[in-house]
Amino acid sequence: MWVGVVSLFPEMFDAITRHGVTGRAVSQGRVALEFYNPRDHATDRHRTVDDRPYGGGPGMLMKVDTLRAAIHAARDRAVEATGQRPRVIYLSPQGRRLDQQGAHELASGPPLVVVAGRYEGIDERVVESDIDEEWSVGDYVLSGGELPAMVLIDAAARLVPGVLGHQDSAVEDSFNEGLLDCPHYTRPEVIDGRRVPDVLLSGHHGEIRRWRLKQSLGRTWLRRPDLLEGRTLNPEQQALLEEFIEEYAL
Ligand SMILES: NC[C@H]1CCC[C@@H](CNc2ccc(C(N)=O)cn2)C1
Repeated sequence: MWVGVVSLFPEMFDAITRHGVTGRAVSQGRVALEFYNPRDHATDRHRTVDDRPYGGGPGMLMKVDTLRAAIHAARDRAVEATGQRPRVIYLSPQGRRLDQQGAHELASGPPLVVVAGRYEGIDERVVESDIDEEWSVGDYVLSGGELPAMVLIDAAARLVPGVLGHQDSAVEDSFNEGLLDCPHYTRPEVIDGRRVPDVLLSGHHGEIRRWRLKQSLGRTWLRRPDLLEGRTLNPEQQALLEEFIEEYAL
């Protein structure tokens, strides 16, 4: 997966390029992250990257010429590096809500150029001419688009084949496709008198798989019933959910 990042604060992205699963994906070359800083395209003595809004009002906008130069540099490099035209994404609360399905789409699609806004945003004409899609990580406003950009990149990068170490954790995810995760346990067997569920100590892998599926279905039913709307469960899933509900109602 190739991602060009347009940001005034590229050093923030150390959080995903130098640590953990995403850090390994980058070092192994499974995910390529390249940075394009509008400030590098400033020609004035003060290296200006912001500009005043027409119509007045508080705050500044990102300066058009330096922003567009960075976006175009990233876009041209994407074509050079992958032979494909990139999807240019702008993070904003006005965008398409990111979810796991969206992450799969981004991971399996063309290269990405991700634009992180600062100040009060960007000129609408730049949105119209240079941005293909706006995406949002949730209904809240942050001081910049960098953290949302890292969330989007992380969510997609971990889905790139080979990035998640042992395949079963990816299978685990696909297994829970669209369901909440089941509870997890590790040593010690007892914590403050609370034991690990016996089935997980039994070694019966079929039983364990069913228990985990039942817990995922039950948790989804309890905490996010909306995720079950309009979803047809297979006979095994239906039976396990009914079992969970019966036990829950006791
Ligand atoms: N008008 C505020 C707006 C101006 C332009 C820059 C953004 C950066 N902040 C963001 C970006 C995205 C999200 C999100 N939900 O994905 C939240 N916050 C803030």
